[in-house]
Amino acid sequence: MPVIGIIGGSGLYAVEELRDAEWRDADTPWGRPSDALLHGTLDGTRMVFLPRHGRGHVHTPSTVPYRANVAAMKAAGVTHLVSVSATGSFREDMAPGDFVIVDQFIDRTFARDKTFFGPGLVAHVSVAHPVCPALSAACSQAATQAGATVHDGGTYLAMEGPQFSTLAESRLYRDWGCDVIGMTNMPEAKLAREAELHYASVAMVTDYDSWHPDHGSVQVSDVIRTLQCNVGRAAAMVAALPGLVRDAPCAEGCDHALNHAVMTAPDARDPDMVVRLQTIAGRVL
Ligand SMILES: CSC[C@H]1O[C@H](OP(=O)(O)O)[C@H](O)[C@@H]1O
Ligand SMILES: Nc1ncnc2[nH]cnc12
Repeated sequence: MPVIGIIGGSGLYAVEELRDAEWRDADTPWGRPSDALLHGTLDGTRMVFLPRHGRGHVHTPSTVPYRANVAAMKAAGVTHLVSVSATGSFREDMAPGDFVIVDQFIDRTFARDKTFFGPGLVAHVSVAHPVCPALSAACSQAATQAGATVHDGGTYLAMEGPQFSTLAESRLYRDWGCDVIGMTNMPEAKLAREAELHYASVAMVTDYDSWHPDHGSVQVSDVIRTLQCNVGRAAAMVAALPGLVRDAPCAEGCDHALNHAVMTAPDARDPDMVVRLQTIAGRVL
């Protein structure tokens, strides 16, 4: 049976639909996650929810403990991890209110820890195709059932923040062919791959960033207004997932991403690192 994890971004701080829901504290070798994890079930499927910025929105995009969040999900038994995020749009046809099922990223973040591995235990996973195609398809179907306008595929520019982009940056990312922009999906997606989780990213468009001549520069108040209109659809999408997510091998091989990834010879491995990495990489250590 799949266990579905949801990381809720700005505007999504709980999932009211969960049955037998219980907030449980968690701790990991990389510290505490953003908040307690909300455990529950939906249609007989176990689900675990984590608000990325914590309840009350206390973490900045740079201080979100991404490693602890992904590790806590893995330790909770999550197999399929869905990220829900607020994003700006670089495309006229990806309008505020629309959902984009992201399939690529450009990582422009620079002040975050990006790997579970390190000195004494080095590994390199592929993120050429950073999302799970099967889980992304399930999210697309779930969002469509929830009544959203859905775009399948899109490139997400991950910026450091917390300030929004300058006009020149916004134009540049548009010229690069990016579709949406946010501050949090990296390194989250990379870490999910290292943790051998199926990962999908659902971007809810909240604004046109700052490039659009007919729209003012993005303001948090605009983002929140659009999110408030969307939160019902996001919840309905999450509620539709148990009927659509299958515990089957995917074309990307997310659940065996670490096969052949570890470089450090067994006799050269730091024993403390081996212990620290049991939950993430124990399968191949
Ligand atoms: C509230 S606007 C900026 C804020 O919203 C997005 O958060 P998330 O990705 O967690 O939904 C964006 O990345 C920024 O953190
Ligand atoms: N324009 C934007 N830039 C970065 N993160 C965002 N989150 C929502 N809108 C955003």
